[in-house]
Amino acid sequence: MPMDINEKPDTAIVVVNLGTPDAPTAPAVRRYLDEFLSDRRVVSLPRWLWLPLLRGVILPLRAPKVAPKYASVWMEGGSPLAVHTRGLAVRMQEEFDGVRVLHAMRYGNPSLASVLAQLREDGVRRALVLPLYPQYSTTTTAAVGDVAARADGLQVRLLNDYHADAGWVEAVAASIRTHRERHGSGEHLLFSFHGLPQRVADAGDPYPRQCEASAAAIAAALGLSPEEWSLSYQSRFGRERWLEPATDATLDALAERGVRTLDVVAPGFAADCLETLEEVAIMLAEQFHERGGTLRYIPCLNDSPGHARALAAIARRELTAWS
Ligand SMILES: C=CC1=C(C)c2cc3[nH]c(cc4nc(cc5[nH]c(cc1n2)c(C)c5CCC(=O)O)C(CCC(=O)O)=C4C)c(C)c3C=C
Ligand SMILES: [Fe+2]
Ligand SMILES: [Fe+2]
Repeated sequence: MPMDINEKPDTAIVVVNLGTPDAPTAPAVRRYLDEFLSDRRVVSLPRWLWLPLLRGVILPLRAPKVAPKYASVWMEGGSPLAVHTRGLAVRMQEEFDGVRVLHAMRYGNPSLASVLAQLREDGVRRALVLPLYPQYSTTTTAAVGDVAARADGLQVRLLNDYHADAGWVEAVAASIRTHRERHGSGEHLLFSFHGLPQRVADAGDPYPRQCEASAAAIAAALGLSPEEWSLSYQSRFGRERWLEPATDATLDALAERGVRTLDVVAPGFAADCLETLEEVAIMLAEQFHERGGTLRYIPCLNDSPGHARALAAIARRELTAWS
């Protein structure tokens, strides 16, 4: 019989998100972006070319431009991504007795490396690392795996993805249903995922296929017909071609088609952040408004009980398989 995973004080669960600046200021944003965009997993250009470009041109221009955007969504407890990720770990802890649940960030604080080192010092032997990316990408999940693989003296198991997990699909579908009960159903539902360079997808990254599968499963759970929903990719960065269709172009096409009330959900993001709150709920909502429509943004699952339960169920399954 498998041991009750609630009686394993030598085991911990670490939920890991991308990370975010410590403050909505240009220097803090610069420090964060420097660490994030220096990772070969994220930008694979040769270092001799990329690092001087990043530090000499991109960061000096981008940090002061992005800092006010962070300021526009900053919360009392910090950056939204940090607040929601922290809250989620607390909620998940309520689902376990003997197993500790912590949160960490791949870039910025608290760093995954420091959290794993602390666990080892505390006598923990095994850590289940749960990247908060429902869909696997080499640019995100594998970058978490890089740090997990370097943890000495600790057995680490990494969850690759949960893009088609039935409990997670149902949690997202339930949050959309609740939103529609409260605000009425929009005429159309748009699933907006974070984008990726097309080149990365062409090299075999499973991310776009998993985004498509997630959206189709959530739409099926809601009983939507194919004309009632669409999928698009947001948050393009840099000049090369990214996954298409782009969210901004899709909004224009939907407005053109006569859609007046549009619901937008971002099920690639476990927690609301700059890219959902500023880019979608503020900027893209304005763009859609200018085309004569109303965009209603449906929040991420964040620290909701349904999210904590769905992820706890996934973690419990992984821990049982590991025993
Ligand atoms: C080459 C650049 C980028 C790739 C590839 C990329 C993939 C990717 N990102 C997320 C999730 C998030 N990204 C966030 C912010 C963000 N992303 C990039 C660039 C790439 N992302 C930048 C430069 C930024 C910072 C903001 C900006 O300067 O525009 C965030 C939000 C962080 C926050 O602090 O709120 C998340 C979350 C995924 C899932 C993904 C892979 C598909
Ligand atoms: Fe990103
Ligand atoms: Fe962005």
